Amino acid sequence: MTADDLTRIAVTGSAVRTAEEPLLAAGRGPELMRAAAWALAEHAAALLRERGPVAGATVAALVGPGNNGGDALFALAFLRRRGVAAVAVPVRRDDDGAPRWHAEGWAALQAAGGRRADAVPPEAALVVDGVLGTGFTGEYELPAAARALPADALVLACDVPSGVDADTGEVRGEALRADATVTFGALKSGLVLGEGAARAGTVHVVDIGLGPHLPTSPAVRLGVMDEAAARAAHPAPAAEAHKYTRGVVAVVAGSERYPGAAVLASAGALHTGAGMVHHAGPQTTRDLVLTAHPEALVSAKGPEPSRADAWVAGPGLDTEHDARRRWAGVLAALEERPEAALLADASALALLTAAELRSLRAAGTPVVLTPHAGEWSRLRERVPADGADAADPLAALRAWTAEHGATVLLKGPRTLVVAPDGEAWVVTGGGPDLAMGGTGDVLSGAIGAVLAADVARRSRARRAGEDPGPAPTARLAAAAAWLHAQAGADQARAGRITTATLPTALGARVARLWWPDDAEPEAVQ
Ligand SMILES: NC(=O)C1=CN([C@@H]2O[C@H](COP(=O)(O)OP(=O)(O)OC[C@H]3O[C@@H](n4cnc5c(N)ncnc54)[C@H](OP(=O)(O)O)[C@@H]3O)[C@@H](O)[C@H]2O)[C@@H](O)CC1
Ligand SMILES: Nc1ncnc2c1ncn2[C@@H]1O[C@H](COP(=O)(O)OP(=O)(O)O)[C@@H](O)[C@H]1O
Repeated sequence: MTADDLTRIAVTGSAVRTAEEPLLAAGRGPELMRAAAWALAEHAAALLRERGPVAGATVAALVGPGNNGGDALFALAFLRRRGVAAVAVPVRRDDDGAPRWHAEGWAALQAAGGRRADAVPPEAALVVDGVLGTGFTGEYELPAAARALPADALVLACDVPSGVDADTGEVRGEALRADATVTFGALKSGLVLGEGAARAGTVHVVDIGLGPHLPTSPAVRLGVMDEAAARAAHPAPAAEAHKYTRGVVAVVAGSERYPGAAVLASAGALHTGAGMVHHAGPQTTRDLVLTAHPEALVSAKGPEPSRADAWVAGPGLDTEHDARRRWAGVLAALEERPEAALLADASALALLTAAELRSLRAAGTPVVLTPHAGEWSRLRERVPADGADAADPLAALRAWTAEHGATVLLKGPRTLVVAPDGEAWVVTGGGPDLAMGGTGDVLSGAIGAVLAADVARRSRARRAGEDPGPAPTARLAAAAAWLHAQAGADQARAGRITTATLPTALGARVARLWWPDDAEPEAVQ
């Protein structure tokens, strides 16, 4: 992995431990620990400096029995040499009452003039959580000393907050909430997933030279979507683009009962830069879509199958007879042009069958499903897969997508996207500003537009005699979700908090992605 990758691709704590093995066997453990401790001390000093002088400040560390505690002890020793009052608080003791901790680390701290105490002193400005790192197993019992921290002390976690599973982000027991975490070797997936992400605070990744030893298999890596990755997945249209090269999105959404979904999904596609959006639905939704978006095409059946690059099916479709007919129409259109992509959301997730998934997979159609947590659990009941009931959401997603051949984007505060080959992405950055009815409909249209642009690119490549390879559906969907999350945050910052204005904020984000030097998001109403 490159230094850039280290912050953009998370791997499990277990994978980092495996990567360390050859280095430890070669006797490089102490060197790695020094590098980790030095970086931890640097970040501690930077945090102290935000509040005042480093020299003279008090830093305490909660020190556990393993190497995580060793890192903390060496970091304290470095800080002591910079004039910090360094205090080590052991949290495990042997039967004779002696602290159970890293002997060389303690020796280094003593040599530097640090001391040990039974509790964190009230004057401590910063507390390092160095109890447990990647060696954490079972349940974490918060040490008594961690329960009585000075109210305004900052908490800096060493590698991972103690009690957080570095693989999954699960918190087993009580864990401190860190202001920042300094993590070594690679970004750990437990710091970007689940509750672990909420406990970690700002995460700093420190390169200690593990890059060449880290695993490359998609099955243990987790991409963190960001602007650069989103731009690579959804690049600006070429100068010679025309509406069809930018991608045609067919939107089969909305019903008499839920008419607004057709408008929101169409808006999501239009504002994500689709060349053309064609809504298929009853008269009511056709009228609404046309009134809101005069540039859209509308009809009862949708575009000619040969014309559509992506089908967005399901938002507000209801599940009555008419919905089944419309869903069957989408599948029939895809049979005619299997290289077009399918985005299935909401009602379509309740209609989709295992047999349909098998046919789509056999035909090579790129498929993305976008359930929220409730829809995901219903989908797994109706269309089960071995291992898909795992408690670890990423493991469950990997098991299900591998068996059924569709990419799943699991919506939530941290959206996870997993492809059948195990490629996985996490989308962070959005906030509760998106927790409103209809934002998912906008997302489905946005993903449709990104998929359509990719399908159009791929078709052109094929016509030119090139092999464009398989569609990278997980990163395409994650890119759209990232744009959508950023748009939610952007519009909240600008004082707008309704779903109706989200598509406009999305458009401003896409413009910034495509033309970063020109776009002025503040100017967009
Ligand atoms: N290796 C390297 O090259 C580098 C590693 N680095 C650092 O090492 C860290 C990993 O260190 P590690 O392997 O010593 O494990 P660590 O997280 O300190 O904990 C293990 C100890 O905790 C205990 N324990 C476990 N669960 C428990 C529980 N629930 N409740 C209570 N106790 C529990 C368990 O004791 P046991 O219960 O087995 O007696 C065991 O002794 C890593 O996160 C990074 O900070 C860096 O220096 C860079 C180079
Ligand atoms: N607390 C939250 N933080 C960040 N994003 C959220 C949060 N709650 C919901 N979202 C996002 O809002 C959208 C909601 O989609 P969905 O549940 O399908 O709503 P609807 O069906 O009403 O459109 C998803 O993109 C989801 O990731």
